[in-house]
Amino acid sequence: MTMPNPPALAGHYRVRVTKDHLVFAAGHFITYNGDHCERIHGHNYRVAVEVEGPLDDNHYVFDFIALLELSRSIVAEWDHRMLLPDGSGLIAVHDDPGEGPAHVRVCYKERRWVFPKEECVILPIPNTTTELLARLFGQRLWERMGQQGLKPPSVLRVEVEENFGQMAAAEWRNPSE
Ligand SMILES: Nc1nc2c(c(=O)[nH]1)N=C([C@H](O)[C@H](O)COP(=O)(O)OP(=O)(O)OP(=O)(O)O)CN2
Repeated sequence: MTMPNPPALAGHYRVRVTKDHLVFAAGHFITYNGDHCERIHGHNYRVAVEVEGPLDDNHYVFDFIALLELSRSIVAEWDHRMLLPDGSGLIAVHDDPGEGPAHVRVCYKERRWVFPKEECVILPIPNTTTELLARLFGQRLWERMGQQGLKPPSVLRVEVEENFGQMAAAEWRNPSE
């Protein structure tokens, strides 16, 4: 009797990229448990990206090189930057009225920080948790795949490791499949 192919071999594959250059060193602080706010600190965040789907004409799920280049473009925007949330109800991020538009003033209750704007990225998320960084990274990756005319995968998964042994992942399934 001939056995049918096991489902994983029938047409669904997975590739994963995580390289030494998929790392961004960035400063941040988060709010938690309502009215707590961390002290400013930084991490060497490490990113891994996984894509699942059928094989294309090259017998790829997705070209490693294209996936690395797109991921690297996002890492480069966040590397050596202060990550600030735009959308927190607790942390306010504004142009600094004293220093002018080249600086941002960040306020949490009575605490104040002023940063050169060029050294910050103001992200459309309510808190710079690892989960939300992974989600935003994946959203940007998905958009950039579309901008480059690349076929959207069946599944995209982004993992962001904040520290050894501490990571968060966000995952999307292609709604048109
Ligand atoms: N699920 C999540 N939990 C926590 C997050 C998060 O993003 N998602 N973030 C934090 C803090 O940002 C904090 O940076 C993590 O704290 P800590 O582990 O202390 O980080 P360190 O880099 O200082 O690591 P050490 O082990 O203390 O050296 C908290 N929770």
